[in-house]
Amino acid sequence: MRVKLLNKISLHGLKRFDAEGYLYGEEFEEYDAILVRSAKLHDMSFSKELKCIARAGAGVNNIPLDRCSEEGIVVFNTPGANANAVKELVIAGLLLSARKLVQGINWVKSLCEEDDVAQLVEKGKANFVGPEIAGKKLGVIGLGAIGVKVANAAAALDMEVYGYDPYISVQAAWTLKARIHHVKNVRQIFEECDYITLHVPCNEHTKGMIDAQALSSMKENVRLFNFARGELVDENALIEALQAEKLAAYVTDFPSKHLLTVERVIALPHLGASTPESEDNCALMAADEIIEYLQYGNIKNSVNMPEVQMPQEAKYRICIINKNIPDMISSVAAKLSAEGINIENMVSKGRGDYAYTILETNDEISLELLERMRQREGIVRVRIIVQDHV
Ligand SMILES: NC(=O)c1ccc[n+]([C@@H]2O[C@H](COP(=O)([O-])OP(=O)(O)OC[C@H]3O[C@@H](n4cnc5c(N)ncnc54)[C@H](O)[C@@H]3O)[C@@H](O)[C@H]2O)c1
Ligand SMILES: O=C(O)CC[C@@H](O)C(=O)O
Repeated sequence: MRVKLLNKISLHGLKRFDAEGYLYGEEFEEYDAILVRSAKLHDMSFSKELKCIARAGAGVNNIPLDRCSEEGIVVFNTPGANANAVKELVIAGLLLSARKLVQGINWVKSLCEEDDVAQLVEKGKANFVGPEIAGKKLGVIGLGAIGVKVANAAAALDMEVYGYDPYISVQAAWTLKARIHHVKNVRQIFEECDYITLHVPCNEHTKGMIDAQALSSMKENVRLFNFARGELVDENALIEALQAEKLAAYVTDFPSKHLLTVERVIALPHLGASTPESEDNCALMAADEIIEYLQYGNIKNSVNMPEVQMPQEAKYRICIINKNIPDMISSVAAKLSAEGINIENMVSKGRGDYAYTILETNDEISLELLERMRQREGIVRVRIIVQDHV
């Protein structure tokens, strides 16, 4: 199996691919899997053999999910694997923006030609006074893997934290500290919070969610943090709000040419997940997802297909991606039984427009039969996995 790498991936994860079964590298023209971080795949034409894409990270807006589903390509991400790294950077961002650290550091550097630095520092430090974060209101929009950690850490630093997430998972809700206020309308965060941080995925519903209206409903001197995706914020409206001194700071991991010259912008080079720990975690999880799918057909942490896992207990495993419509399973089962093939085990799950089915048998399956299955309308992909040792 060939795994094409599109970004720098931690060796820790790559070591999971044993040399007997896998080759990995950047150069392949034909490949079975892609392992990617932030590289954009929307304009990439895929190898015919491509079966899955693993995003070593959380955001999948760099991957054409609809096209992948239509072509029967399973897309994975690595939920939570880099959440702690991002949380720590957001906390750094809160402190950077409140205490004017960047401006202070730059000013001190500018004194390098002076002899009386200690005296100048004492005289000039009044220009860099900034508030403490304790007791201030922080609004966290999106309470997933990162948002929950940020909310809890900020509460531990004595901030008063408000959280908004209409789709919060049970797991996230359990993890959230009891003292985080639950907000039902995001406007409450805009109207009441001194610090606002975004932790939602970038999709058609969230793009531009911080627009002119949202910005105008915010209090004066709000500090806004965007460690999620640049497109969540309407850049023109943001620049206007910064120039009008409505916002005290915009701290972002997603700089653009226009933002770089705007005052009160603190821009980082997409460093959220750039820690050795997070890079190892993401690469390990992504590599395991690819291996589990290519070798066993099991799907874990997919963003476009259902979760389906079953231990292999028969020699042949047929893995089918099909449209989530009536008569799919019955027609496959009929084709198998017409050839005298007995199904030993089976699992099938739907998710949105697609479904995934694993069927197991110990009876020999001909290539013609697999081809006939592929021809059936609604069947997107059929793959057979043979385990001789079962
Ligand atoms: N800066 C970085 O390096 C970096 C690293 C990791 C993730 N990210 C970005 O952060 C995002 C969040 O990451 P995560 O790991 O917490 O993901 P996650 O999937 O665990 O959490 C996202 C949360 O957002 C919520 N949500 C979705 N739409 C919402 C809406 N309209 N309003 C409020 N909440 C909404 C979901 O219910 C979910 O709980 C990623 O999608 C990615 O774009 C950036
Ligand atoms: O891979 C990275 O460095 C960034 C990942 C991050 O943007 C994510 O969405 O997980």
